[in-house]
Amino acid sequence: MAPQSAASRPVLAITVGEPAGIGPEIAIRAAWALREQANCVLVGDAAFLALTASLIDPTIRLSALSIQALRNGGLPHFGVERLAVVDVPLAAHVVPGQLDPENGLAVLATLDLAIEGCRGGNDRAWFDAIVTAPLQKSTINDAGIAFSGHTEYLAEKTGTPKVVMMLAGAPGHDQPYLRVALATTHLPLKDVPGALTRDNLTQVLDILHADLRDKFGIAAPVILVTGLNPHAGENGYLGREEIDVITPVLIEARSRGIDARGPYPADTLFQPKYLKDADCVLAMYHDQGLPVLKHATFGRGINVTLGLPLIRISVDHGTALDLAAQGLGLADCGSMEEAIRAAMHMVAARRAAATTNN
Ligand SMILES: NC(=O)C1=CN([C@@H]2O[C@H](COP(=O)(O)OP(=O)(O)OC[C@H]3O[C@@H](n4cnc5c(N)ncnc54)[C@H](O)[C@@H]3O)[C@@H](O)[C@H]2O)C=CC1
Ligand SMILES: NCC(=O)COP(=O)(O)O
Repeated sequence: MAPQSAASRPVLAITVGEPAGIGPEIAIRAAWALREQANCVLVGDAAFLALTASLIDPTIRLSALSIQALRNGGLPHFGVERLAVVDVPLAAHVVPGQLDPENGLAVLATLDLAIEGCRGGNDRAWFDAIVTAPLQKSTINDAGIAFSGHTEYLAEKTGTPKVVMMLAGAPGHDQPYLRVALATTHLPLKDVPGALTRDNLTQVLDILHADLRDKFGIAAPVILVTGLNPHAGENGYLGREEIDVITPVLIEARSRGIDARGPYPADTLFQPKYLKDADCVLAMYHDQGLPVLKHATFGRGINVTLGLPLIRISVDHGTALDLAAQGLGLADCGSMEEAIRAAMHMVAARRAAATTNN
């Protein structure tokens, strides 16, 4: 993508995630690499990020401002010589690879600031979109805050009753671009069947259809839906969710013009002959859909939260504490770069739609 003028570059809040993981490193490296295309504003502890940046590449320059300065005066003018950092101080010293619940609240505070910045302060939004580096869900819980993931947290904080998690990526080898959305997100497996109600599944399909059309520009999205049980229930002999819930929801959705097909057995659906004519697969739960996506695209994939009033994109991987413990320079920042590019495209599409509607 060609460099953009300062005025047209989207402004992206990049939350740096778990400080003991690879998030801060991949956020700095990706934001620096793409600084001529997007104004990336890192949201995290400024002193820690400055130290990390100096160890990655001494030519990287950061420019910090406090939350108060941001609230009072907005973002300063951007050049490409420096990355801006909104300083959200950590509570404890960071040891790479070692989780410390004392820093859990500061990690959440970065998300809060990014959400505030997308909704607008000083009569305008500071950020066009949020890109999140991975955080450690257990550490937030260990800090005393019940937390399932960014997806659920962003829904709650924006007052959105229902959101959908979708991961996407390019498998390579001339395979079609793959999108996998989930009917349920971070749930213990034993709770999945109970969460698959007709209402729930209908809402998921509606959000998926609408966002594929409006945010991804797919005029008539084709959605392939998996069953829940082996062999999609084997006509009721291996479970009844396909008969009692999924099939009736798909019939009703099709009557409203949503091209949702299935339910298909999840173990055979992910073949090129099915995927080539599809825009998205809707899987019933996290570990039914994501292993396939990650096997095909790990390191280049993105995670998009659909249904939110703001744009949020993330990487396809976690905190990689094992790598962080070994030092800088080992983490692949390809997924973070893809997430930034995807956010830029979505911001551009939203701007184009706003211009058309005005
Ligand atoms: N969006 C988010 O904030 C996400 C957060 N997580 C969090 O991450 C924690 C750790 O998750 P894991 O299951 O261990 O998965 P993980 O993705 O952190 O690590 C799995 C393996 O992939 C490698 N890996 C991950 N990212 C890499 C990269 N950019 N470059 C090179 N190698 C990479 C790691 O070294 C490890 O061997 C979870 O407990 C969860 O809380 C997980 C997924 C998404
Ligand atoms: N495996 C994907 C994942 O856990 C994403 O979680 P989050 O984006 O909701 O934090």
